[in-house]
Amino acid sequence: MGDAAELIDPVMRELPQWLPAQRWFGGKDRPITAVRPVSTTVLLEGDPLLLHLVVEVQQDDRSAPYQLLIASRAHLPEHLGSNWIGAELGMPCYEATSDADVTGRLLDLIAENTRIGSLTFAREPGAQVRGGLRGRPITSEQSNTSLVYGNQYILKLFRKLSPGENPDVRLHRALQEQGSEHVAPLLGSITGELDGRPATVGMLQRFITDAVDGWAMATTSVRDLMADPELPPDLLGGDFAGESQRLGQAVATVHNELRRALGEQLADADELDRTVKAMHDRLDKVLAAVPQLREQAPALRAAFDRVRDTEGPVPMQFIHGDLHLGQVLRTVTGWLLLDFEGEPAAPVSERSVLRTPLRDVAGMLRSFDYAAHQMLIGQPEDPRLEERALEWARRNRAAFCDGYTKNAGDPVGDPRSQGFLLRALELDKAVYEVAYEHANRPEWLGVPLASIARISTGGE
Ligand SMILES: Nc1ncnc2c1ncn2[C@@H]1O[C@H](COP(=O)(O)OP(=O)(O)O)[C@@H](O)[C@H]1O
Ligand SMILES: O=P(O)(O)O[C@H]1O[C@H](CO)[C@@H](O[C@H]2O[C@H](CO)[C@@H](O)[C@H](O)[C@H]2O)[C@H](O)[C@H]1O
Repeated sequence: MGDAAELIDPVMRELPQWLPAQRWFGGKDRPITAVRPVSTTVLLEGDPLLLHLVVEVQQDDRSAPYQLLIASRAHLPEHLGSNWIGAELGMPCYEATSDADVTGRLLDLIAENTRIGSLTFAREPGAQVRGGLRGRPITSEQSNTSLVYGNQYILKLFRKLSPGENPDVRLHRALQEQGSEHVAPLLGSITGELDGRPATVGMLQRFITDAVDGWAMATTSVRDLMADPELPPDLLGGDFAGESQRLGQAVATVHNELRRALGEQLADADELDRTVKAMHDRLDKVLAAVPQLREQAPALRAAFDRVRDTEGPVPMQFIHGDLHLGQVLRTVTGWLLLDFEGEPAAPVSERSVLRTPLRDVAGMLRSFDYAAHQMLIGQPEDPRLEERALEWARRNRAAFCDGYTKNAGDPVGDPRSQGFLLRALELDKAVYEVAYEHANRPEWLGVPLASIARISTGGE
């Protein structure tokens, strides 16, 4: 039988080679110099043995904690072979999130409202959670790992951890208390400990069936438009503008609810200065990694500096922080927003401050631009299709802003009325995307680079 204590050291030795191959591992750009155990909790004893591990991953002078589920079995079924980490104690040792024979344990523990070692498994007050279901990971690529239980529940295991309550749980809870119709019900959470403080490691929500994500819907609409280049967009069967408008309304409503739940304050000149400085700092970092951006740097800096000319009050509040079409689901009743964790690469301290809601608007506007242009990647240049892409983006961006304006409370109003700020936020997001694509999908780098060239020369 495997013994947890004897497994730890050999697993630590394997992880520096294994971690960089995982989609959710955020430090692929630097070599791992050491992996140390922070906490080990035995969730199942015997065969299979199931361990919850928090490890500290050291890279140069930086380190970050990550969450892992590790299991060991006498005989590893073939379908788990790709999760292989090593063979310790004569038993195969593997990453366990794909093993439906063991993942049910996490849901059972939440349903039981219990504590094991430093891990607290809790149902939200009043929530009904039924155990006894097997959990399978969703297949879409993502920053964390989510397990779906019998099409009823979805449990997100946060991979990179931070001390404190994760903003995803905090904002979902606040929105639920407001009776929001635009988030999936929060049902439970798992909390561990980091640096002597509670730290969220998991979040359980109702799984929404029959939903389609915004990216899939938008790109289908773009494909329809490209397939019939002569037809005006409003006559197209797959026109997305009505959905874009409803999505704008949903985002504005969520912003209103977050303001009501968690408050707001108006930005003063110092705050705007800090925003501008953060934009320049991000650009400096990205320029160091992606030289292709150099030509655009002066125009970007000029656009950032114009934020100081913003007229009128700029309200600051809790926001989504990384809003794009892949973070919204169209259900039979309307739009839901997912994943309030903010940009995965940013420290939680940065993601947990009040920010202008226009940042989310800018994120979604960028996403319309992505949806329109992603089909042209790797294709020979075709000015007619390029014009079609611009036309689609223009139409849907306008519809989204119209919808947002319709539901936005005072003093936010029409996002387009804060033109300098909105443009700078879009460019700042595009700079982030340049870094993201450079690190994750180099073949897509041209999408944000082309947008920056377009926006900073006065286009959309
Ligand atoms: N409550 C839910 N119901 C149905 N699908 C969901 C739900 N929550 C998330 N998903 C699906 O899981 C994917 C990843 O979720 P997300 O919270 O964005 O994870 P990550 O933080 O890893 O990016 C989403 O794109 C969506 O397809
Ligand atoms: O969903 P995540 O929290 O993991 O967000 C990261 O990955 C996104 C891509 O999956 C990335 O989004 C960028 O690409 C999208 C199309 O795939 C596009 O709709 C977005 O507008 C664009 O930013 C996101 O930036 C990143 O944080």
